[in-house]
Amino acid sequence: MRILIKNIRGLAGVYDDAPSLLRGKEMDKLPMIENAFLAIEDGKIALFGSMDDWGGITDWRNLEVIDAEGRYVLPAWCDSHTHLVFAGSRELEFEDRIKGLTYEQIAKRGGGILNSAAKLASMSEAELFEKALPRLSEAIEMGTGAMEMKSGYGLSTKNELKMLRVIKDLQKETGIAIKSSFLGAHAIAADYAGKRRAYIDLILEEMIPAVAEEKLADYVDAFCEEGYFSVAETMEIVARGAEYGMKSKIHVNQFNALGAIPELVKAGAVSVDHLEVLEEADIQALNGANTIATALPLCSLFLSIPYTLSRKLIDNNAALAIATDYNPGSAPSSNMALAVSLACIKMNMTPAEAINAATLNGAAAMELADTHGSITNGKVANVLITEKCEHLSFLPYSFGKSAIAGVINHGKVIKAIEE
Ligand SMILES: N=CN[C@@H](CCC(=O)O)C(=O)O
Ligand SMILES: [Zn+2]
Repeated sequence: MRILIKNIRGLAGVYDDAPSLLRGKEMDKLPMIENAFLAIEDGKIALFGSMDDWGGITDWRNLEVIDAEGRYVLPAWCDSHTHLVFAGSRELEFEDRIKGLTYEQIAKRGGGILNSAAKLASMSEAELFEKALPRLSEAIEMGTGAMEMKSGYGLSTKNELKMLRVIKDLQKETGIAIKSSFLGAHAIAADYAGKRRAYIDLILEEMIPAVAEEKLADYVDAFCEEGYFSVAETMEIVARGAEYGMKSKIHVNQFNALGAIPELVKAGAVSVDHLEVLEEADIQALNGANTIATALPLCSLFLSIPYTLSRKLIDNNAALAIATDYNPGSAPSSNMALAVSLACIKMNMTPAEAINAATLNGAAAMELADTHGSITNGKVANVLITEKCEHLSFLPYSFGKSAIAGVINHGKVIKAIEE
């Protein structure tokens, strides 16, 4: 299957040789070719350039031509932090929060992560897969081309492995790039209440070896937070993951700054995620680091907690990504376009910074920047086509109603524009 997109008003995120990530001031540069074309072949980006330099395709057989006059084309979203596999929604907790309870208070009553774990325990692997697949299809239709997914609602060896196997099956079923993270340290399992050290030992001695044995996860994760896992416990998990060949992506600084970020940067974490509460030492540790700071604006919106100080991080030379955090408790949405809008509206990021954070840096936060996140020959043909608009900033400006009119995933038209 071959596709030619012609007459593109602006082709954004173009690189002959894409950087592996963008940091600080680089994030405000979104290379663009005006009046451009893009050719796709066998699911890959084959050629792009200005319509003025158009050499012409000589073989028009099996070629679908899309006229993108007046529209922008950009790389598809790379959503580097989700909990897409879960058993059920938690809208009653949403009501509780409206009535005044906090996320922490709901968790203390057995709601939150433990509520999701109880629901998931009684669900078969097949049922869990059936529930997750439409969520993933919806995300792809909204423009996500690669995604990270976590376990963390299992909290027992059996149920953590069940979640990770579902993630593997979602990858096989859809063919999209999915990276998986083992998040056994999401909460202390209910049957280990009062025995936290025993639960941590279970993670270290049984879960991580079992996950590695089946090659079910790319990364280890932990919820480093008061009432969940301490900095020391988190670093034990990071070290054990490393012994088994898994790098780390860690939930940190959501409600409290415990001081883990400098240690995680030193330990070579791929990303540190959430960061709603930041101290000067955290910002300094991320200055020039390869560890990506991942902001989750949909979670800030949904829980009414602070937004990550992205402006400050970028101005201090950090590499920043944006992801959805799609999960039933704190961000029940896979809408990356909305996350990008919020990055501009609430986090003072420029449209170029927000788009880079959601594409190339999102790919980097999954170690997928060689194949995803930019318009580069040979990369996977995951692209978005906007509605007709005068400036690309119309995309984040048009919040709530996505201005994405067309979606191409692995060279297949998932959503067609109306020409
Ligand atoms: N903060 C920890 N984990 C999830 C929420 C999990 C849940 O509430 O189910 C998050 O990233 O926001
Ligand atoms: Zn999360």
